[in-house]
Amino acid sequence: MEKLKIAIQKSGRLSEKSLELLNECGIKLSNGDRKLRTEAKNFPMEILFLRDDDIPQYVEQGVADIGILGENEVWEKDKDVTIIEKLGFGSCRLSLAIPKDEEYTGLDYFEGKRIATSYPRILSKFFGVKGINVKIEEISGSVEIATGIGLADGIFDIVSTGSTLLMNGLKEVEVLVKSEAVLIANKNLSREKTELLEKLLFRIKAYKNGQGRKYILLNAPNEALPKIIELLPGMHSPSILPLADKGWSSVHSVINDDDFWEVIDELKMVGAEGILIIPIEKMIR
Ligand SMILES: Nc1ncnc2c1ncn2[C@@H]1O[C@H](COP(=O)(O)OP(=O)(O)OP(=O)(O)O)[C@@H](O)[C@H]1O
Ligand SMILES: O=P(O)(O)OC[C@H]1O[C@H](OP(=O)(O)OP(=O)(O)O)[C@H](O)[C@@H]1O
Ligand SMILES: [Mg+2]
Repeated sequence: MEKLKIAIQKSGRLSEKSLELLNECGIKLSNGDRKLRTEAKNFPMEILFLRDDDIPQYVEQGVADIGILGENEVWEKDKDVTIIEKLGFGSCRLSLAIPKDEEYTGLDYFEGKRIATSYPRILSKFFGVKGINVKIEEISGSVEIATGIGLADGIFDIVSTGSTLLMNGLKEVEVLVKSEAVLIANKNLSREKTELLEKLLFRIKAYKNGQGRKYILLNAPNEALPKIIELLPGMHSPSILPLADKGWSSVHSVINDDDFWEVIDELKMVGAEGILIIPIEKMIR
């Protein structure tokens, strides 16, 4: 039987989350801590641990069938691969930053300036479209010190909390793109491998659907039910079960984390009580 070969980052920002995702999909890896290649015990899958920069090329060539990496690297490497699914972790943005005491006058500020980055292709495309001439200094890491050591006038790099910029006396002046971890795939997978990918994708989606949602249970007087059904539409509609205490019901539904506190207040106002919120592990729509 064919095995689906997946490339994930060996060590770095996405390594742990990539392994966690496989684990949440019920895929158990064979032990072998320092190995660069391992197999799954209960799924026809081989796992390759690589530098994230190399993953697009390996997936394009078919050395790996699929891979997990930041969208930013996919854009930068510009290889012929398909982005299959956003994975909901590794969120960051690619931004232009300049020394904090400089006055920023808009994109024209960068005309004739030197910009240090590990993403030269994305950056040159951007300024090419804008018709602004910049000199790109390509460096592979520690980009934020480039202005301090006189290598560049500005930088273009990954920003998440902004603390690295702050620590290096820089300010973010333009956000060019937002990125998160994605699953990519080779464009010519065999039928057998495509079926394995679909199986994996089904599990990934079930896990992602559960993320950011909670199961909610509560008791309410029957006259409050129409309002509660409106507040908690759930996946299809909430389940309503009669309580032994006449005139009362138990309501079960699903709620988004983001709506949670506002809805709770309204539920209490209409008389809900004994509200329980329970994490959801997986959710199949
Ligand atoms: N601070 C951050 N917050 C969130 N996501 C980030 C952050 N920094 C990087 N990422 C995402 O994680 C990916 C990997 O980042 P990391 O810093 O581990 O890369 P790297 O140093 O190039 O690793 P490698 O050794 O594999 O080449 C980035 O391409 C980006 O998509
Ligand atoms: O806005 P922040 O939350 O400070 O995150 C941004 C920093 O995170 C990443 O580096 P990382 O810490 O992964 O180290 P690296 O440069 O060795 O990849 C990125 O290259 C930025 O430097
Ligand atoms: Mg890298």
